[in-house]
Amino acid sequence: MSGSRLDWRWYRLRFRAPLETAAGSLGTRRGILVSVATADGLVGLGDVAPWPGTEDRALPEAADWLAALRAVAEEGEGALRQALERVAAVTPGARAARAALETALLDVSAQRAGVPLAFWLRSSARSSVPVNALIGIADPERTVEAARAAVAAGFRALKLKVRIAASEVERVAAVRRAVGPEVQLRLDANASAAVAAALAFARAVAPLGIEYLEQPVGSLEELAALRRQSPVPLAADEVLAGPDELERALALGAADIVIAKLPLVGSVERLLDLAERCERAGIAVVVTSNLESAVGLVAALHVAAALPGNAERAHGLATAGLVEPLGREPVFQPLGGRLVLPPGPGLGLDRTMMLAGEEDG
Ligand SMILES: O=C(O)CCC(=O)c1ccccc1C(=O)O
Ligand SMILES: [Mg+2]
Repeated sequence: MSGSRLDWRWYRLRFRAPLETAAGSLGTRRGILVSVATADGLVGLGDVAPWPGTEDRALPEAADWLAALRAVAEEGEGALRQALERVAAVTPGARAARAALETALLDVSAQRAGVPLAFWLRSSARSSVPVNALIGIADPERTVEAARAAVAAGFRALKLKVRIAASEVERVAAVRRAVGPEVQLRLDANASAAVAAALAFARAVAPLGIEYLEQPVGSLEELAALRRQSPVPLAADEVLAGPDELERALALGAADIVIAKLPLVGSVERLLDLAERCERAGIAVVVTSNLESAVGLVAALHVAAALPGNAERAHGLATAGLVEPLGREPVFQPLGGRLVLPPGPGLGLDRTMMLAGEEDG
C-alpha cells in the first residue's frame, strides 16, 4: 500500500489554575491533534492550537481544511506534501491546521533520517533552550512568591502578565527587588492599552531594567508610534497574526522583538525564514508556546532550538505545568530554567501514547 492516512482528534486542556491576563482569564483551551501515518509505518504528529479563546470559530475552519486533504493523503505522502505547498491557508484556523500538518510531515522526515526535528531543520541546532517562567496577573504578594520560586528553580528570565496601570508599576518593582538585578524581566500587556497610557507605563518601569514590553497596544501603527518614544524595547505578538503582518511590522519599524507562535505563522519553514530576516534586520525572535498540548509545545521547542541568533535568548515555552496533561503524554517541564529536546528522532514523542485517548472538545 502506498497511501498515507491523515487523522485527527479534538482535545480539551484544563488549566490547573486560571491564567489571568490583561485580555481576560483562561480556564480551558481546545485544539486538534493531527497524525499522518505513512506507507512505511511511520507516524508524524502535529497540533492545531489557534489563539486561545478563538477556538469556536477557528477549530471548525481547521477541521474543514484537514478534511479537504484527507483524500489526498490516501493518494500518498508525496501527494500530501505537494498539496501542503499548493493549498492556501487563508483563515486563522486553516493556518493553525497547516502548521500542524507540516509539523507531522517534518516529524516523519526527521524520523526517517533518525535525527531530532531541530537537527533536521538546522544541523547547528542546540539540544536545549533557555525558557522564561510565565507569571499571570495576581496580587503583589503572590507575584513575588511566584517570581522567587521561579528563580529558585533556575529561571533566569521571567515574563509577567501585566495591566497597563500605575498600580502595576509597584508590583513589577516588588519583583525586581525580590529577584535582584540579574534576572531578565519581560512584561506582557496583551494589547490592552492606548499609546499614551502605554508610554507613561513604559517610562515608569524603565528604571527597573525591563528586557521588553510585549504588545502593550493593539495595532502595528500604535506599536510603531509608541516605539519612537518608549525607553523600553517593544515586542510584537498578537498583532502579527495575519499572513503579511510581519512584513508590515518590519516596514513600519513597529518592534524590537518579534514573538513567533507556530499556529499563527502557519509554517515551521516560514517561521525559520522570517527569523533569518528578522535577525538580519537586528530584530530578535522569541518563540513561545500557544498554550497547547505536548505535541505543539515540543514542536515549538524544536523550532526554538533551530533558530538563528543568540543561543542563550530565553523562549516562552515553560507552559506545560499550567495545564492538566492529556492522558499519558510527556510533560515538558523545564529543569534549571531550560527545556531539553527529547532524545528520540523527529518530535521525540511516543506516537501510540499520543494517539490513544478520548475525543474531547
Ligand atoms: O510567552 C510565554 O512565556 C508563554 C506564552 C504566552 O504567554 C501566550 C500563550 C498563548 C497565547 C498568548 C500568549 C502571549 O504571549 O500573549
Ligand atoms: Mg504575548
